[in-house]
Amino acid sequence: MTDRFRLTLAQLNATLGALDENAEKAFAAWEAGRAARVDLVMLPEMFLTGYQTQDLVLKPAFLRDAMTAMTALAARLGEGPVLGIGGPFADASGIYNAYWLLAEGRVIARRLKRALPHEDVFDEMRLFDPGPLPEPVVIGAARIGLPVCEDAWHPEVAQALAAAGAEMLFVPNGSPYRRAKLEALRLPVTRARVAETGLPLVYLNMLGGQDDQLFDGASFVLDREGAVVVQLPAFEEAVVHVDFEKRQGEWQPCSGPVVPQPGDLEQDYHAMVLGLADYLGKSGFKKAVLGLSGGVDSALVAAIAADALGPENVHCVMLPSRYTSRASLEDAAAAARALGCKLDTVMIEESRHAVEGALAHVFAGAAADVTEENIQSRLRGVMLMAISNKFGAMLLTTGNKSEVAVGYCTIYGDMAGGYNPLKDLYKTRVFETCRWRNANHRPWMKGPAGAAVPVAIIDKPPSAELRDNQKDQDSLPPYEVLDAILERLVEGDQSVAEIVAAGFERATVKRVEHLLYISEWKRFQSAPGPRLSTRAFWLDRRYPMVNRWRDRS
Ligand SMILES: Nc1ncnc2c1ncn2[C@@H]1O[C@H](COP(=O)(O)OP(=O)(O)OC[C@H]2O[C@@H]([n+]3cccc(C(=O)O)c3)[C@H](O)[C@@H]2O)[C@@H](O)[C@H]1O
Ligand SMILES: Nc1ncnc2c1ncn2[C@@H]1O[C@H](COP(=O)(O)OP(=O)(O)OP(=O)(O)O)[C@@H](O)[C@H]1O
Ligand SMILES: NC(=O)CC[C@H](N)C(=O)O
Repeated sequence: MTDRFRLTLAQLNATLGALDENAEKAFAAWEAGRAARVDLVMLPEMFLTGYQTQDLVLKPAFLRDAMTAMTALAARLGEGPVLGIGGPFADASGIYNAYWLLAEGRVIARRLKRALPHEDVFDEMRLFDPGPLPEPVVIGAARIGLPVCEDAWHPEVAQALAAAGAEMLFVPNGSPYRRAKLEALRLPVTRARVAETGLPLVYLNMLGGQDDQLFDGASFVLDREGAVVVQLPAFEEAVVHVDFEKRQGEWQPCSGPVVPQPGDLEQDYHAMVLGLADYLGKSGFKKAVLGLSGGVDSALVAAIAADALGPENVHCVMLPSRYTSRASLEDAAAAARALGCKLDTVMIEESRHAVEGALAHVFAGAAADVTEENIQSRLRGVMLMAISNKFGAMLLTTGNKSEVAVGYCTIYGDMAGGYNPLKDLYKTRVFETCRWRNANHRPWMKGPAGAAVPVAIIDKPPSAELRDNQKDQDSLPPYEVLDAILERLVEGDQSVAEIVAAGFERATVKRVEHLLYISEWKRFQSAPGPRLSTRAFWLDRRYPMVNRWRDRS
């Protein structure tokens, strides 16, 4: 019997619902594995359908199509390696998140996910039935255990597989990105399985953006001591062959490429770029349009869009009003120039007069207030959506997490747009991210190297410029204070008393808490954006819109 085993890790980007395209990618990976004479080619969890399918798996026609596509894929496989690929399976007993093993024209085995995640972005208990405790599968010279993603996050399945004679654990995953997840969660969790079972472990993750979620890849192989001997890149596709040798009766993975992982700022930036590229690309858009105000948020969104789509596909529009400063006009021009994006100017003064004139008899006697500010914002939304309609470019909206948290944005105004790259990035991180992008350039960025966000834009105080001399800080606490309080309230779930005890002014904490709760409805109507943090607005944090409770601590 041979003492070698060869595995192909196919860390590839699937598109949800594109069954034929995904099958084609899987087949190409299988061909690459066959050429490299491997024993098994692995694709991630639910690769055939894309992930997460949500309620689509409850639709019988979709399930039928997915299972038909799976057997069709099996039928294409001639002599060569086994192909492991995730996809749904349904029979009279239920609907399962399954891992399929295909070889020589047929389905040779299936393993059904047992541990169904039901926290943060996951609702799998609502969608799938739990599988039975699995048996290992014999492939080539090895007995392999195949825990499916969450199965490996708890001891039960891995221990049962080890007890049943598994010699290695190969884990297909659909593990969504959040900042520093590899070091903070994936490595400790999988090392615990290695320690409990004494088996080497392969962690293969999905790649790509799906709605708000990003699958970052970053797949790895752990030896029996829990050391990383192979590490694939984050946010990039990779097909890598890994060798295993049997020594003194035990399988050990051989060392392979260990790609250094990016720091937090780069991870988030790459997540925002891939998130935008995939949300637009997979929805059929090649171009984006955005309002470029000369402020830092829209300048960063323009840089992300240029890096994702290429500067030639990003249309920036300056929409000045009488409150727009000369500096803003210059800064917007400099930002577009730095990226090489087209910049148009569309005046909103005349339309503003027209709208205010039309409303004058209705508003007679009422003092000017935020209403007039919001009209400007909404007129920009009208103009930008017209440009979107005319040229088929998706409008990007630019509110950062601090603004989205406290509702510092105009509904149907600057909130108009199909995708918001900054939705989960606090304002203080917006500044840091601009500085990081200005100092770093990577091959995956389609925009130019150098100061993508002009320094003058990063250094000036933020202003919505909806009235004379307006500054964000007139309405909000300084962003350092606001973000620190928000992070404690949102990510930390801290009480008001705990935040006050940490040194923040009680009145400010109560105000931020109030703004956070009264803006829930605005977030419900807001564009999606990439999930970066441990508590993104949408599925990680599901709060009621009507809610009179306030923390009295
Ligand atoms: N619970 C609820 N459920 C459903 N709808 C609700 C609601 N509460 C209020 N509303 C509705 O929402 C309206 C108030 O919301 P909205 O119209 O957005 O207006 P509002 O939130 O009052 O004002 C927008 C704020 O965003 C600021 N801002 C900051 C940065 C940029 C921009 C910009 O526009 O560029 C704006 C602006 O200075 C102002 O302070 C109410 O008139 C009411 O119709
Ligand atoms: N004069 C303008 N021209 C074009 N777009 C604008 C203009 N003013 C606002 N916008 C759009 O509305 C968004 C909200 O902008 P605003 O300046 O009011 O707040 P902000 O959060 O400080 O954003 P920024 O930092 O981009 O200015 C901007 O990011 C931009 O997309
Ligand atoms: N797809 C899953 O089962 C997810 C498992 C795990 N909670 C993760 O985020 O990686």
